[in-house]
Amino acid sequence: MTHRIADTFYDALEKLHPQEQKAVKQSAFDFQMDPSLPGFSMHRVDRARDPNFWTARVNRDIRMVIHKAKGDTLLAWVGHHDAAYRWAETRRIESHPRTGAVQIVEARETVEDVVIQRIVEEAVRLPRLFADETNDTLLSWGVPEDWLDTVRDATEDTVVDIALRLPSEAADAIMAAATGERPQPAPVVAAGEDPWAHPDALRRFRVVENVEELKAALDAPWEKWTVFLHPAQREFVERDFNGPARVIGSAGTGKTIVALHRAVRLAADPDARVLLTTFNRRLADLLRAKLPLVAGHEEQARIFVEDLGAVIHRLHAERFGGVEIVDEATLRRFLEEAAAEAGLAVDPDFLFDEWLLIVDAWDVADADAYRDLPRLGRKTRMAASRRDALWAVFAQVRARLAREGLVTEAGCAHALRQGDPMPFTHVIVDEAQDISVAELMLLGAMFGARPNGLFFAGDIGQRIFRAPFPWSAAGVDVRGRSRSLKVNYRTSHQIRKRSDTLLPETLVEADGAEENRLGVTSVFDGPVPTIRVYDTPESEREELEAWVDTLLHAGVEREEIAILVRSSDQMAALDAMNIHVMTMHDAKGAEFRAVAVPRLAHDVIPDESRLLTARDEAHLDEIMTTERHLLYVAATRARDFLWMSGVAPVSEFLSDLADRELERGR
Ligand SMILES: Nc1ncnc2c1ncn2[C@@H]1O[C@H](COP(=O)(O)OP(=O)(O)OP(=O)(O)O)[C@@H](O)[C@H]1O
Repeated sequence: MTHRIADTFYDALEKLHPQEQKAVKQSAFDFQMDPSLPGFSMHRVDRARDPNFWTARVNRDIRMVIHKAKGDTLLAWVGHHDAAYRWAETRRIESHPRTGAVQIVEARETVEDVVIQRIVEEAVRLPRLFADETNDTLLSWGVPEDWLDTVRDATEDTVVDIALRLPSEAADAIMAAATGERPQPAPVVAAGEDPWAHPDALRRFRVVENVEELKAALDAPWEKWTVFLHPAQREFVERDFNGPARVIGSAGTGKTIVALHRAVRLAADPDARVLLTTFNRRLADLLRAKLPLVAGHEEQARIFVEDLGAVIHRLHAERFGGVEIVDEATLRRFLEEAAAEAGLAVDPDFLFDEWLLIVDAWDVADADAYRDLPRLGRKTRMAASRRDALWAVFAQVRARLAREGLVTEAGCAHALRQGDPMPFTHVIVDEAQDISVAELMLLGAMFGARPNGLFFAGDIGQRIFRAPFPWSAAGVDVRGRSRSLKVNYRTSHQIRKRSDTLLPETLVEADGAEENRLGVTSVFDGPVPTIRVYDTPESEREELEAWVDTLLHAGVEREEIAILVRSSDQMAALDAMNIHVMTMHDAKGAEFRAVAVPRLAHDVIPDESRLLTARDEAHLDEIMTTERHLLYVAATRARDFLWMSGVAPVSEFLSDLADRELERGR
């Protein structure tokens, strides 16, 4: 007998009160031990489309919906008595006629008339998105047979409602198709293969071997990601790569979740020592907190979670003894003094950036190398004689740092690169878009040649800290082993769609590779984001407070709301609202049910003080890009509710969004 649990059981469990959840979990454990216990008063659901649906009693009011077939059981849904019967009466569990994947299908003829009427009326009034798609195509996407005509009636306004009633692979496909992507046909179960083992069945059903496994699976029903992965996520978790590999994807597509599961999978090998890392301590803490939800004790003992800078410092100190990291002010002083000594007239900012982004980052060894170096990441051309003069300054500074026992962050990484192997077998880097050149060179040299040695998760649209550079020049080539995730689990359709407009449809990496961001879909629906422009800070504040009050009244907890600002000096003015206020930079990696991004004035984002530091067109572009990314990061921290506002004259980014809003309204 095989026991399974469905993701719909999770969704339903999460909606119950904590006391009810407790009772349900106990009943689920008892059921796993002995489904024949009389206390369950198992009843076959009489009017069900599917004769295999039964209900099991939890208490006077709550029923679990169980699917029993060929001796196997599935925990399918749970809820109050009438709702449980209604759910079971209107569902079927069956293998899809084309793909073979087991699906939970809402019987089309049981959907309320008003819903269907709206779909039909809209289809007469507005263009039908899939009018020309054949049954054959729709079936290849996993659309259930009785939904073919309804899908063909989908319009821009009803497609989300229809998608939400379909099995997830069909929903993903039609949402992607609605945004102009051509969905791939779903995989097909070959004759004799298990339809429950189909990749799309695995994203909604999971076998539970014993009560311990069930306990672990039900411990945090809102953490569905611990159990149910999208097939594309699963592929990245399970696949073996013979070189560095990377998962990319826009915000909320579950890249961190892939990183966590992959770390656990690699740690199943008793000889593994997996470094799960990211670029700052706060993000590493978030990863560490999530790990026990997916890793057993043994795997946890083989996974080391630490931010990359800290790992490098620690190993450097262990190998070379304690050294001091030079701070920026001292470094600038050294550079300027060396230039003055050499009688070289040079812009101090240029000198510093040349050191930071070229000489130190790429570990340029000598004058020849500096002269011949392609201008990686730098757009300024320079004559050879000028380079030689500059090199003399850099060489001086290197010598002075060594004399004074100082090192740079990059210098630590370069020193480690020349030495013994690092004490890990695999490295997984989350938020890899913000990795530094020196860090990547180190990891590439140490792990790049090992099978499964290096794995990256990141989104170039969220690069907010570091300048872009071609990874292949740093010795890490992910070409052919880099793919993107397209299903957003965090943000509603409405918030994702609006945030996406902040970035171009295609992003270009430093080495010219293009990432097309079309075709991303969300798994749920929500209110349209609020985007406002005000005349005075007072009116902005007043309405923001009213928005927060409405959320609190609607049952959103205070801790689930965050206000994000561009710079820390904007925080004090909002403190009195008694809502968590943080900078956009600090919000990286976090998520909240509701997010407000106020104070988006024209000089706030893009940050005017940063723009004033721009030396040339290329630098200006880079500042604009990272500022845009930052607002994208801020907007995509929201799950259900998003507010963005400013006092006129507002940020050009906000104007872009507001204009689209007005366009939509016409
Ligand atoms: N398979 C899944 N099932 C359910 N929820 C999921 C799944 N994968 C991810 N999630 C949820 O989606 C949200 C976003 O996931 P995650 O943080 O991994 O995304 P990300 O791509 O790393 O985002 P960002 O780029 O913004 O850092 C989280 O709340 C996570 O729990």
